[in-house]
Amino acid sequence: MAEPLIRAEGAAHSWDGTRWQFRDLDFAVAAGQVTAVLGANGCGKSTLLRVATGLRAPTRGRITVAGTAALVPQDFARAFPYRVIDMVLMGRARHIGLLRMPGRRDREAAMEALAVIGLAGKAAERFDALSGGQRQMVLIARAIAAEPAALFLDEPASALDLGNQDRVLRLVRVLADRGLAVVMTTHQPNHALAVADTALLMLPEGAVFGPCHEALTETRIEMLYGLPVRILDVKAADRGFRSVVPLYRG
Ligand SMILES: Nc1ncnc2c1ncn2[C@@H]1O[C@H](COP(=O)(O)OP(=O)(O)OP(=O)(O)O)[C@@H](O)[C@H]1O
Repeated sequence: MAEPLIRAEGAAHSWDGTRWQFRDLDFAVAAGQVTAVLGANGCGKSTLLRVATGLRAPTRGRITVAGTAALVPQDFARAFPYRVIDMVLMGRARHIGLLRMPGRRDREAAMEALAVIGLAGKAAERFDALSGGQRQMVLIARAIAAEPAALFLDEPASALDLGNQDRVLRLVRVLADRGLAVVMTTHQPNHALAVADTALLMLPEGAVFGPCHEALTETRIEMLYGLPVRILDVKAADRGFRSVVPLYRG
């Protein structure tokens, strides 16, 4: 593997000193790679992203990022009465500097980021007039505009319809192919299988990290969510798809 941009070494975090969200965590993500983080509600995925992006200190060990990290948080798609372009320009803060106005390069970078997500035509519109899915995409554009080395996405497709889920997943792949190291949390094993090179499974008895198609087994997915699943290989449109089918009991 190429030299990792993101590296976790013995990382551990506890909010209250009694319960660990993660412990003895080791993983690495190189430029051009996507890692999917999966685990039950409340297991510590968002906490992991906060530690990886420096918003929280690890309780033990460390997570290092070689370069700048950008985070697209899970619950930030709230409506602000700003124009879309101004939301994206916020991603340029590190480049603009304190109390300075955005320059031409900042505006170009913001417009390029909007073009990547296919919303350049919405630049002058109000952020709070967009749909939830469009707002999610704009927040991804804001992170792209920061020109980070590593991008952390917290459930980027959770509020999206199937078509927009696919758009976000393809965007994640495009960004990795441009050389970013990408970490995304997801509750959808199929999203991990569609786009991730590696998977980090936050199992109750400890994390498992490895190549996505090897890490995601029926047994481990059942251990993650307490629900049996079957993994099927489907051939369609001249290619193969691996798909996780939950055996819902409802
Ligand atoms: N600011 C905080 N202070 C104290 N405890 C917190 C804080 N944020 C999260 N926690 C706790 O840490 C644990 C992990 O939360 P976290 O949000 O990281 O889980 P998650 O895996 O992202 O969950 P979900 O899949 O539901 O989004 C939970 O028990 C939560 O209550």
